[in-house]
This record gives sequence, structure tokens and C-alpha cells, in this order.
Amino acid sequence: MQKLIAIEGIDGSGKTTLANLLKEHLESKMKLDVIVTREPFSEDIIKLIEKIGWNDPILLVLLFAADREIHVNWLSKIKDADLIILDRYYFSSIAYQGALGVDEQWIKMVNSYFPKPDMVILLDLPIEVAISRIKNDKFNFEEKIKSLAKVREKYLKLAKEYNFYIVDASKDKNEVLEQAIKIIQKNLF
Ligand SMILES: Nc1ncnc2c1ncn2[C@@H]1O[C@H](COP(=O)(O)OP(=O)(O)OP(=O)(O)O)[C@@H](O)[C@H]1O
Ligand SMILES: Cc1cn([C@H]2C[C@H](O)[C@@H](COP(=O)(O)O)O2)c(=O)[nH]c1=O
Repeated sequence: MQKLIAIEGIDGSGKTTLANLLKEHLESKMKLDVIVTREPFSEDIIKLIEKIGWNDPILLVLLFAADREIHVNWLSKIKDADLIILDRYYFSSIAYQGALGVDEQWIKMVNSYFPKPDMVILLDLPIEVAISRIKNDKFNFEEKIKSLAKVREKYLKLAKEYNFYIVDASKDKNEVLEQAIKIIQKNLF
């Protein structure tokens, strides 16, 4: 049965790096077929968000949910993977748009039809470390960067509510990978 892992965390926490290192490790050491995918997914919706900006958080919830519907439909056609690693999922909407004041219960309701992941790994680190790593940040809006401290708080609250596995993302990427591998081997396979 196909497993779904979501990797969550603020910008610069190392999600994409970990997702790709995990794929490499799990394919070579555990002979698993692994697909890595990410959100936002649809180039059309990414372009729309870049045009609209970050000032209408309700619209962002709806656009990211529409993107997710396109993404989940694409995922439903993948039959031969043992594991799908999602670089961001609906918890990003709850954390980021919740940090902008949108009611979390409504965000959860808008995302309630999407498949639940088997595991969520939260990459947590101090804001200043994350910001020092942010490169060509997508949606590099001032409003978003200013909200990152609140987004981190929201993620840590969600971690308690949904039993996320929290990894110290301020460590070296190989240590982060080791922590994630231990969590997956112990709790998923
Ligand atoms: N554990 C780590 N230690 C130091 N640098 C790291 C670590 N993990 C990733 N980086 C570096 O930090 C930058 C951001 O990494 P990455 O793109 O994986 O983060 P991300 O969480 O996917 O970011 P975003 O959400 O903004 O796309 C990259 O330059 C990457 O090489
Ligand atoms: C899925 C999703 C994403 N976001 C935000 C989080 C990030 O700042 C960007 C995506 O950029 P990345 O560098 O590709 O991670 O979008 C959001 O606010 N809500 C969401 O649902």
C-alpha cells in the first residue's frame, strides 16, 4: 500500500533538501520506489499568486486548495510508487494563512477532502537560521517574511494536534537526514 509522508516547515527549513536526500537513501538502501513532489504544484496557480500578491489571505487559502486539488488528482494516477514524499501539504495552508488571521477551522474544512498523510515530519528551527538560508524565495513578499515567526508557532501547535514528528532542522543536513530516516524506519515500515 502506497505511503504518504508530508514534510512541513517554514521557508528555508530544508524541506526540499531533505526530501531529495530521503529519496536517494530510501531507493538505494531500502529498494523503495519513491516519488518526491511539492506544493505549490501548478505553474498556472503559482503565476496567479505571484501576480495577486500576499494581501488577500482568504484568496490564498482558496488558490492553494485549488492547487492541491490539481496536485492530488495528479498523485491519484501514480500507481507504482511505494512512497510519496510531499514537500509541503495542507498544513502549510493552516500555518501560513492561519498566521495571517484566517480562521483555522475554515482552512481545515476547505482542505478536508484531501487524503491524510501517513506521517508528517516538521523541520523546526529558529527564524534567524531559516532566513539566513532563504535563497531565491518564491513569493518573496514582505508580509510573508514578517509572518514567519507566527507561522513557526502555528506549526508547533499543529505538531501537538496531529502528532507530527519534529526534527531539529538547524543541524547539518546529514544529521537532519539521519533523524528523519530513524523516524521513518521506526514508525512507517
Ligand atoms: N540542514 C541544513 N543546514 C544548512 N543548510 C541547509 C540545510 N538544509 C538545507 N540547507 C540549505 O538551505 C537552503 C534552503 O534549503 P531548501 O530549499 O531545502 O529549504 P526549503 O525548506 O525547501 O525552503 P523553501 O520552503 O523556501 O523552498 C538551500 O541553500 C540549502 O542548501
Ligand atoms: C502550499 C502552501 C505554501 N505556502 C507558502 C509557503 C512558502 O512561502 C511558499 C512556497 O514556497 P516554496 O519556496 O516553494 O516552499 O508558499 C502557503 O502560504 N500556503 C500553502 O498552502
